[in-house]
Amino acid sequence: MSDKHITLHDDAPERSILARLILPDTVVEEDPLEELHGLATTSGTEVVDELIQRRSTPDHSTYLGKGKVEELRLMVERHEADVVIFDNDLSPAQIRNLEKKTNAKVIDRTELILDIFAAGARTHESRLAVELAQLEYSLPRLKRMWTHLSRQSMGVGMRGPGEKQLEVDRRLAQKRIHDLKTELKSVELRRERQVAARSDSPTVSLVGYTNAGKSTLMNALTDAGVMAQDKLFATLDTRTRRWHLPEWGHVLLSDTVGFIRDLPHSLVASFKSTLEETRQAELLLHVADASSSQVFEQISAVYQVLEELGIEAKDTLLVLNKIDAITSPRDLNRVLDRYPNAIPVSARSRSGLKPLAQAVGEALSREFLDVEIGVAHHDGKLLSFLSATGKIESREFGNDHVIVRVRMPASAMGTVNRSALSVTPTTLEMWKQTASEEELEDSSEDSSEESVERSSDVA
Ligand SMILES: Nc1nc2c(ncn2[C@@H]2O[C@H](COP(=O)(O)OP(=O)(O)OP(=O)(O)O)[C@@H](O)[C@H]2O)c(=O)[nH]1
Ligand SMILES: [Mg+2]
Repeated sequence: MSDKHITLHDDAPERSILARLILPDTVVEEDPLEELHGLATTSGTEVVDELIQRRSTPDHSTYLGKGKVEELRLMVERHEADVVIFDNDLSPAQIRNLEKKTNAKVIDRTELILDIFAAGARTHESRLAVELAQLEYSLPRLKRMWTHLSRQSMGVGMRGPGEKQLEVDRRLAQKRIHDLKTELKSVELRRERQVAARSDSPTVSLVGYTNAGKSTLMNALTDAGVMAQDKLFATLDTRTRRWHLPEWGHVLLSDTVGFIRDLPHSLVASFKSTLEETRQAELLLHVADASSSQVFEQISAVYQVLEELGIEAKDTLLVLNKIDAITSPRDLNRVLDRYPNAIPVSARSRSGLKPLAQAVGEALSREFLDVEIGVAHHDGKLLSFLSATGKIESREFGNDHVIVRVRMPASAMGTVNRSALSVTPTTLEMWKQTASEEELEDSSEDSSEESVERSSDVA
């Protein structure tokens, strides 16, 4: 993107001023710039001051009102600030005007988030996704700059050189967007097949607001050793580990990128393949930071992104994390009143993990059936359907039939019922006998040995 981007991890961090325009009907947090502060710090800048304005509408040309712009200019001067970061999304013209008036570089919320993603993307797949989102963000800006310049041109034959260059840039950007989309599409199809091929264990996917503690919970449940940090968007790729659920068996648990309010749409779309596990998961564990004053807003922001991904209808368990950090029981009850089925845990102090495992097992039991199926010897079609869709535990051969003990997704039972000789449900007791009665903490240790490492850079 353009050279006005924040230089990350430079020796001397850039000095930034945070700004936010609060419009009427906005639910305002206790500290309206807290989240932006976290984002700015994650991006590597040093926040030196903050400015807030309440206004009924944004100013057309400078976003903030005239007086506030002047206040901002003085602030920039006083602190020798390099950049002003807005919590809002601004138009390219507003950014340009503000840059001129404040003598600082100006970036908006979307651009900041894109920057953080760009700096954190480690795998081929996430790099492609971020580059696409960045280009899609800047293309209309190039276009508008171009329109703006052409209006200024003096008539036929007076096309400025800048205009020509922008035209070239725009074409190059469009071509690159096209290539990136093609490449991402093929990554997406490959991942779709890969994830679908792992039908032997169901997938449970951790989702949630950024910094809610998804990676910490993944580590606590599976000893996965994934990076967890007090930093927004610490995770940008998907990791999957085997998780042994007492009384149920193995499932695959995947940890993925966190969400945030007003997540740029282009980012959500381009991270589709990274979120493949989530899209194909049998169950979502929605991890929320119950100690945050913004817990309700964050929960609904996550549902909004899930909706954007078209997976809001998936079976979901709400996990209220960080209960160790809640000082008054009243605060937890406030959340439990609204979400009575939520499961309180602390990933850090590893409490509440057993009831969580139990709830996951119960939820999965509703989705899967343990059955004994009688299959005619000659019915190779049904046999291969069973091994492709279910998890076969044993086969017993009779004279002209096979009895297959299998765990099947409930949704596949229609096909089974149509062609099997017999179908007998076996109870979950059978699994209880084979599964260990150990403590979850103990079982998570041995699961680490057989953990499956599947980050999204499998390419
Ligand atoms: N007090 C407390 N802090 C926790 C708990 N779980 C996680 N944290 C802290 O919260 C911060 C974020 O944790 P992560 O596990 O990285 O959160 P995440 O949801 O994976 O975040 P992203 O990958 O950035 O979306 C870290 O500093 C953790 O130590 C908890 O149960 N209690
Ligand atoms: Mg994480």
